[in-house]
Amino acid sequence: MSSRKCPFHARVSETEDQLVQSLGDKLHHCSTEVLKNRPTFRVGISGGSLVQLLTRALISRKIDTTNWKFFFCDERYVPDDDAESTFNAYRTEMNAKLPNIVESQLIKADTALSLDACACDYAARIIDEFGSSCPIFDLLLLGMGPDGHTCSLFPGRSEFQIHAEQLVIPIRDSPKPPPERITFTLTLINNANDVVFVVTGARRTPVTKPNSNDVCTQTDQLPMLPCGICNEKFLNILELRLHRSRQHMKTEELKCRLCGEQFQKLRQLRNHLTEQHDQKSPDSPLLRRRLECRVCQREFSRRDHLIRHMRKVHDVPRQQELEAAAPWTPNDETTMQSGDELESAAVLFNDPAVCSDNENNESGYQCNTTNPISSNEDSGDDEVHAEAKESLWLHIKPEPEAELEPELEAEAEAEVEQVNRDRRKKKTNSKVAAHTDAEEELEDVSKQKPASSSFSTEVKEEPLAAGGEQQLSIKQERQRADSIKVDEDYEMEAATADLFHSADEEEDADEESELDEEDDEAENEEEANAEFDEDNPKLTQVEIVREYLQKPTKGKQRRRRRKQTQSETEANPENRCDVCLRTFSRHCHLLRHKLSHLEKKPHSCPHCPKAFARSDHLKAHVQSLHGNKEHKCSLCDAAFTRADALDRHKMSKHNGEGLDASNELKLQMSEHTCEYCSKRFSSKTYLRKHTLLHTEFLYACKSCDETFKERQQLRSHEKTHTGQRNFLCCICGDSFARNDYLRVHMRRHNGEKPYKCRYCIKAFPRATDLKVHERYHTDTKPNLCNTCGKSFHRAYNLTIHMRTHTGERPYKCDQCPKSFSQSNDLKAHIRRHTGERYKCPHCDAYFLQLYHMRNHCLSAHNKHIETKTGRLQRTGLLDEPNNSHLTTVVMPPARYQQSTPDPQPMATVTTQLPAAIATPIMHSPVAYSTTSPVPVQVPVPVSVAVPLSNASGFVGATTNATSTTATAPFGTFSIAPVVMAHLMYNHGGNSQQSNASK
Ligand SMILES: O=C1O[C@H](COP(=O)(O)O)[C@@H](O)[C@H](O)[C@H]1O
Repeated sequence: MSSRKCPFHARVSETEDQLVQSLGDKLHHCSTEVLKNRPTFRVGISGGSLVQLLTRALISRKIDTTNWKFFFCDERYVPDDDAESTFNAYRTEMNAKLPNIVESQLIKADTALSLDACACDYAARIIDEFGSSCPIFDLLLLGMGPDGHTCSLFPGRSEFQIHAEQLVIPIRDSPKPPPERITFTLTLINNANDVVFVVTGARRTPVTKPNSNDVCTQTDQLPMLPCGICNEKFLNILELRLHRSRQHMKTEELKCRLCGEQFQKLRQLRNHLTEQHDQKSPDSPLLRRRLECRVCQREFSRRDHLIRHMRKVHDVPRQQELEAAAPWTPNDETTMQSGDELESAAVLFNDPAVCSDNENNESGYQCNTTNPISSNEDSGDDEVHAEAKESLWLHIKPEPEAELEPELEAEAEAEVEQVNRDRRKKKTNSKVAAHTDAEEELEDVSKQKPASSSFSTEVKEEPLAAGGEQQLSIKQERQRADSIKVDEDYEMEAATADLFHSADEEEDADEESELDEEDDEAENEEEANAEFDEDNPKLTQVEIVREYLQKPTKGKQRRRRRKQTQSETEANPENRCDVCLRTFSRHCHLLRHKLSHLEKKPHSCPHCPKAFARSDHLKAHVQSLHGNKEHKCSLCDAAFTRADALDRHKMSKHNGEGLDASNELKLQMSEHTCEYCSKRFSSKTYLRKHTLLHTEFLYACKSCDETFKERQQLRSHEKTHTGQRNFLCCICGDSFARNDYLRVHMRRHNGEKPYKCRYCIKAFPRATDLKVHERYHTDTKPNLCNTCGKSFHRAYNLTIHMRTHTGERPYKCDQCPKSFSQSNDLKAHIRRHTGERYKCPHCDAYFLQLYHMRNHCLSAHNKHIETKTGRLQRTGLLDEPNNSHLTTVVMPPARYQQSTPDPQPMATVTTQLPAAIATPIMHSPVAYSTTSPVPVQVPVPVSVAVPLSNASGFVGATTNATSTTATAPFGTFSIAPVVMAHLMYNHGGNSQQSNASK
């Protein structure tokens, strides 16, 4: 659980109804997404004004909460039926308005226990529910008091900073009554997948105004973006776009780029363009379908499409095609020729070579007009604009900094590369065997080149007989080799760029690599054409572009690509990225690569916070993640926008079940099988990442952390997990398969630690221990999850992680129905049954987990608890009775043993544990102060960086919602929370009581 600074997304609603609606949307979206993959949606809820807002949101959005579990982010330490109890407030509200929610869905704290025990017990309940000591909430709904407090964490206080290692802590003297509470810590909050602050009332405005000294005020500088159609304001363009597409899909304004006038309807804009600017209406046949085939009268929006059509359908020779399309002059403002695309690409990529080439290009022209319809930046995802975009956008010459449409972008890159290649020209020296597919391809290509074409080259005219074939094949093979190198480049880029991406990202990555492949294919194709060009050095740039337009279909390219084999093509030092110094074999790849260095990826998804360097990637992302998911998996509930995504899913999640044997993906997967362990992958990228584990890294034993350079070593090692163990330790009786293992084992008894860490003072008895330890210093995580791409330092951690995908909980408690994914959690849980606790050697604090005790010793007493071996799990607690910290104490009976709280055991707790399961709070040298104006110093570093702001830090903001930006009053969050605020509306009371009585 770490922390990092994150901006907040703020959404300020005009009315409380709007706020409720936003909240409902968020809840619906979030829960639906989670429940697609998991059986339970776990949400943490706060009290105060949220009680009613949440109920209203659930009702108004008619959200099915059957599979929800509600946890309380904080609770007042009062009896369950007290009017101040958050649980009680929800119970009352839900009983009356949401009868479908049953009490067992509310995971509540046991306030019948002592305050400390209550906090401890609630943390344990949460751990039990999650089956993990590191619970990750799907969503937390937090409120924020006028003083800036959230949950029961109050600004200017220290406890939540000190107890960063705890999940739930007791609060003793809350400035807001009642004084005693329990609350989630920032550690637990930060671990959530999503956090939403729901803030209402003018009195909260100041606390949502950042303090200039507060480190988490990245949002401070940002002006709020007004919607323009309604009065809602947003902190960033993504939120705004999302809002626009959701709320104003039908009525989004349309803006005339020529005079700036805005319209509500596309029709109005069309009329305006025709009447005011003498422009043809965007959907007028003249503009939209202005290119007509003179043979069959079919209309085209693009000249190259028309040319291709004429060539393919009517077999019109090239020269005639060009003549046919001649009226379509470059001076046409609303259209753009390929040459212009090239120029644009050159400008975009700032490629002097291309720019200068273009200077001499007689057909180069300057189009100063941009799309009269709002740019895609404005209209983004708006369906209303789709038509306009289709008809106009692709043909408008983009301004240098504007984004290129995917198709243009790919083509433009290709053109740039073509010119570059033309400059580089030459150096064919490879000699390879003839390739039937290549021949086929070349045959296609040559067929496409009519005899009269000005682009005909000697190659075209050569008969496709033996000699010619030979020559052609050689060229073709060169092209293949080049493209393979490119694949490698990109795949390695993908692999290194994003080692830890999420499942969704993987999906994107897949798509991206697919897109790359497609682009590569296009480029390969050009290259095939370029082979012809090379024989005709006099080709002009325009001609090159025309050549390019003759590229064969993607299908063929793909087929050909699949047959390609490994190549040794060298990266060209001329194509070196000046930012990261990577070298590319081809210039166009360098250009494309440079996009990845853009600080802000230019193509933002209008539906989610993702941004892409390339617009085609964005397009694919939107299509795959935000489109209609009509391709449903027959084997589970998953659904996808694209059939190929469904296939991939079937392959990865159901091992190809449901796909027929001839399925391309299935075949492809068999192509991506790891030669070391036979695992199959959907893409070469993943296989490559995975293979690193075997090659560059190590052969890892599945049963322990041991790793080997040689497969043979691993094999002989693996036998030790199954074979006989004839070498016995005379001290502890442990047995080993090999004498050298026993020798190493003896170090545990004699304390010898020959393996010293290069980065810190630690030393280890085994080389493996050191190796694993050093991975933490070097951040080497060789254990890769092939389901979601996460990787881990230790093999064991991967094993545990895999259980989050499989839902496996192999550690079952034999005294109750609980089960756990990790043995440690089970052990801690069993201690709840047995009453055993780790006792702090320095004070009377007791802990279920050694880890917690250790943290306590460090934070409360500044003392390290030494382990015997350096291995965290084996600390010799019980095996060394005199030195053991594991103490048996009498605890309240575990809650499974009885359904109602038993007052008697409570008494036992208070009498036997005077400091009542003392958490460090009892022993902290730091005194609590409600008035402390400055952050209280803690004696040791804590894992969550929490810059404290005191309440006064928030003073001075206006109550005007328009000037409001949001920030956390007390710290950094590792997720970017959303602040949903309705600040103009003063909700009034702060207490449950006042809410309940409303
Ligand atoms: O006391 C509390 O207050 C906060 C904020 O409540 P609000 O009424 O100002 O929205 C709340 O989030 C918390 O759960 C509660 O215990």
